[in-house]
Amino acid sequence: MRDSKTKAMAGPRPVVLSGPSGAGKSTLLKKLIKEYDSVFGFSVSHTTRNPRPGEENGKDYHYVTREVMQAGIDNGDFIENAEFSGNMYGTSKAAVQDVQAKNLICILDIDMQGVRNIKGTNLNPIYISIQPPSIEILEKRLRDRKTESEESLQKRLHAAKVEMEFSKEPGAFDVIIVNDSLEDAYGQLKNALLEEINKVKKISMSS
Ligand SMILES: Nc1nc2c(ncn2[C@@H]2O[C@H](COP(=O)(O)OP(=O)(O)O)[C@@H](O)[C@H]2O)c(=O)[nH]1
Ligand SMILES: Nc1ncnc2c1ncn2[C@@H]1O[C@H](COP(=O)(O)OP(=O)(O)O)[C@@H](O)[C@H]1O
Repeated sequence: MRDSKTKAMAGPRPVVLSGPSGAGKSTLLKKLIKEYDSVFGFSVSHTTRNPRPGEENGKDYHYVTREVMQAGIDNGDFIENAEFSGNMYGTSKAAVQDVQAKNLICILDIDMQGVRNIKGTNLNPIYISIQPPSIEILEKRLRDRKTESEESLQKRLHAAKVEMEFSKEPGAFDVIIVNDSLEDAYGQLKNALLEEINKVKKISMSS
């Protein structure tokens, strides 16, 4: 009784999107933020990888050197950080606070190490896994995206197999979405977040 009351009164929870590189996380979250720009905000991570054509510093990532990133980690500026495919990635405390200061639901796009580490914090997000229909389709999508060298692609495919296994661990995720048809996957994502979307709408109507 008490638990359900606390749950009903709780504010909107952050959202974690995770899953293999190429599964469609950025495509889905960009669609979501576009449709609900007064509800969701993106947690801009730091990374040591190079920007891809079309990516913007401060919007897609904060692009930094290893030295700068490590100094920030040592300074306690990060909630979590991980090494992925030869580069460092991390969520700074400021990235999440910037979104929450605007009263938006914070969406994090992080790998499985990030998921594990966030579970040890008090962020209490909804964990959503985005999965490809198959490893073959994932490879085709990653190749068609034309952002990776052959070496980087192979590293991502290797990591993808591990990420796909992790998603099967009981309790790893609250929701698993297979991104076959984009429209179906987006519908499932919206459905999973309906309760949180309604909470934000209620709060903004009452203020
Ligand atoms: N742990 C962690 N992982 C991150 C962070 N930002 C991005 N990632 C993950 O790093 C991986 C690589 O991201 P990226 O280089 O943008 O490649 P993409 O996933 O192929 O578009 C993905 O699994 C992301 O979810 C972060 O701040 N922390
Ligand atoms: N349902 C889908 N069907 C076909 N292609 C897709 C689908 N979802 C995403 N894509 C494409 O697959 C590639 C990988 O998607 P992306 O959003 O970059 O993945 P992630 O952020 O998980 O690495 C992109 O080129 C994207 O346009």
